[in-house]
Amino acid sequence: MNTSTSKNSISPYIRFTREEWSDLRTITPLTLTEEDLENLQGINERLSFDEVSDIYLPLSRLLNLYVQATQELYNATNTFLGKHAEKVPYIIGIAGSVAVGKSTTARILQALLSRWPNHPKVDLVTTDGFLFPNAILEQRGIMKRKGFPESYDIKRLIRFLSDVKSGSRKVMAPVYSHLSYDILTDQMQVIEQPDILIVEGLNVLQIPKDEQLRPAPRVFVSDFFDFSIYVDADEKNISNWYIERFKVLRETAFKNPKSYFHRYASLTDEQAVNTAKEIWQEINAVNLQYNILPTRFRADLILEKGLKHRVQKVMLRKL
Ligand SMILES: Nc1ncnc2c1ncn2[C@@H]1O[C@H](COP(=O)(O)OP(=O)(O)OP(=O)(O)O)[C@@H](O)[C@H]1O
Ligand SMILES: CC(C)(CO)[C@@H](O)C(=O)NCCC(=O)O
Repeated sequence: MNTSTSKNSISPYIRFTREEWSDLRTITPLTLTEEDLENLQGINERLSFDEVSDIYLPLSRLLNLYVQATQELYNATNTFLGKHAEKVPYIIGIAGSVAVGKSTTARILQALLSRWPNHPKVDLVTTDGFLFPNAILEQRGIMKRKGFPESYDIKRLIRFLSDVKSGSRKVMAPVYSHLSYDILTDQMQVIEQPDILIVEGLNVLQIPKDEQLRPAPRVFVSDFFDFSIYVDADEKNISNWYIERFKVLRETAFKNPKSYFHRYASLTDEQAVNTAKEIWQEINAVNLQYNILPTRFRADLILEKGLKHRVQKVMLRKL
């Protein structure tokens, strides 16, 4: 294959430039129409046709082949065992910093993957729902550590994934509201045997920190993934995206009197930028450096974004 592999043969990854990766779309059977793009722009209006067809369409084809191969392997086991087992969802994990675009990537893939006939039902959960409720975070004095490993109920997330992978017909996931900045006590997301489940969150490739100290056998979130993706970008770009998003939220969601951050709605442009910068520096940049970035090379695929969220490089783990 004419990719950059030869330059870096000891890397566990095959590296593709944007051009090398996008060339692969010519062997992708599905194409996109303007109408498909319009629908995808419901996810993000700044999403360009080129970005979807050059990057996400080939990625959906790769995943389609992987899902198909896993489904065949699963059928082979059942034939051998002479039984008809429950359908087990293929699970894809998506990791990366706050504001790097994990949920946008997840929603684009959800839309594209659901167009393939052998896996039409694609569900999406975010690990936000597995944050401890504010009452617990307050009690533990970690309200300013939202997104850090200690802010998540990892046992609950592992139980959820284990139930999904055991073929349970109905599995409930808790729901987080960015409006109230807390877990919703009166809502649950129901997962009913999708063909694919995408699990998106900054912590999905993390292993407990004390693992080196107590190497007892443990189960990690990523043990349940059939495939994982890390969305990567320079910190400078991510912090700009965070600040930009904060400015948009000030004009939209924060205006709602029910918003936990309603007080930010009245900030001037300059104050909003300064507030977003402070939150970024104190919380999200620290989390990125210490807890998220170190998980990057556990991913099966790394999407490296440049300015304006344009993917510049793709790295695919060699099998
Ligand atoms: N492919 C893209 N093209 C253009 N803009 C994008 C793209 N992906 C994300 N964005 C923008 O970047 C910002 C962050 O995206 P998103 O909310 O998807 O990030 P996230 O990683 O899920 O964040 P969080 O961890 O805070 O939930 C948003 O303002 C979004 O509109
Ligand atoms: C809920 C998380 C942790 C992850 O999505 C994040 O959006 C968050 O709220 N972080 C805390 C700091 C901040 O408000 O950006």
